[in-house]
Amino acid sequence: MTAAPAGQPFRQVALIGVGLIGSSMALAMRRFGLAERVVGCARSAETRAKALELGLCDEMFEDPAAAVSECDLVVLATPVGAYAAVAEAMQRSLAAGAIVTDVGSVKQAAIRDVGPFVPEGVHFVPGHPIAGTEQSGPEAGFAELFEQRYCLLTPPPGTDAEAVERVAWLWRSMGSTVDVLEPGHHDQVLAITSHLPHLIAYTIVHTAMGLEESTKQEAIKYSAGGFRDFTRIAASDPVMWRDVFLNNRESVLEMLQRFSEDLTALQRAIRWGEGEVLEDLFSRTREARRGVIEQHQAGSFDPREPKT
Ligand SMILES: NC(=O)c1ccc[n+]([C@@H]2O[C@H](COP(=O)([O-])OP(=O)(O)OC[C@H]3O[C@@H](n4cnc5c(N)ncnc54)[C@H](O)[C@@H]3O)[C@@H](O)[C@H]2O)c1
Ligand SMILES: O=C(O)C(=O)C[C@]1(C(=O)O)C=C[C@@H](O)C=C1
Repeated sequence: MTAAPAGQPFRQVALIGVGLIGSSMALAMRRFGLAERVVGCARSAETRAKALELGLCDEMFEDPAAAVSECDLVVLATPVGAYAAVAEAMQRSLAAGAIVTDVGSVKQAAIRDVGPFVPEGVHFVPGHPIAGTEQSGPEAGFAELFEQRYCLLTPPPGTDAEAVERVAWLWRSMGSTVDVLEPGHHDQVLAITSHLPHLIAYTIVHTAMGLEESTKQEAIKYSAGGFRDFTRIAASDPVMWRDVFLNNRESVLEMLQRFSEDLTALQRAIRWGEGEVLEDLFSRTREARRGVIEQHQAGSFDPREPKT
């Protein structure tokens, strides 16, 4: 089987993992007519039933091998730590000419864990939509999630150009802008823009939860904007984020080291009353926010939330 040509819908897409990203893809693919048929794979009977009830998938499977056998596109949308086992399980069922892609937040580990199980004649195009929320599961998805967001593709050298174009077409059709990045570079950039912010949010909320009971209750009751925003991020899926940190260890530790040094410098400025140092730094960070707004990457695209 060869994948249908660029610009034409995929014949059958398998979503391995039907959580926030998988369900959003299912809804977007249906809305824009990007797949004739969408099937899914989930371990629990509850998720399989929910995906059918919500009309996300035409058919649900427990076994990844059964899910992928008739497909010209397979999308891995589980936490990154599950990739190797899933790729091994589906390896023998992949149709010749099929494209395997993924949505994982870490790309070098995806290539390390999936690559060895991709048979000759099947194309692996790693990808990562820079879009999400703190919600998880099949009910969390919405078709607009990828609109006006970037999707980064990180094909290893030698990847079939037509397969890359086909996956790029899919993301563009769901409203994203597609850029191609080297996988290691992707992991470094995302370590500072996504992984470290999550680590900081988890830490701040954890620190607040460790305060004595009365102060802890007040932190929740009088939640100021800053803490409130951190609690949103710190509500993100524990398994997904465990896997991100375990699989992007080097880049995260490098960015964490830089962050710790900068934090120590700020600590010193506060201790010594160096107002100029603080004001200068805060003025420069304000500029960064303007840049994010100018790139149209500041607001929520969840239709259930107010636009910013
Ligand atoms: N949440 C985000 O903001 C976001 C954004 C971009 C990319 N991603 C990436 O997308 C992937 C999915 O994240 P999500 O937010 O949709 O998570 P999610 O928790 O909403 O969904 C993941 C689903 O995968 C299922 N799953 C786990 N192991 C499985 C297995 N072995 N076989 C079949 N299903 C399995 C889980 O039960 C769950 O339903 C992750 O790799 C994550 O790094 C997430
Ligand atoms: O918007 C959010 O809540 C997200 O956490 C989405 C977010 C991020 O921006 O860090 C999280 C993980 C990703 O891999 C990509 C996007």
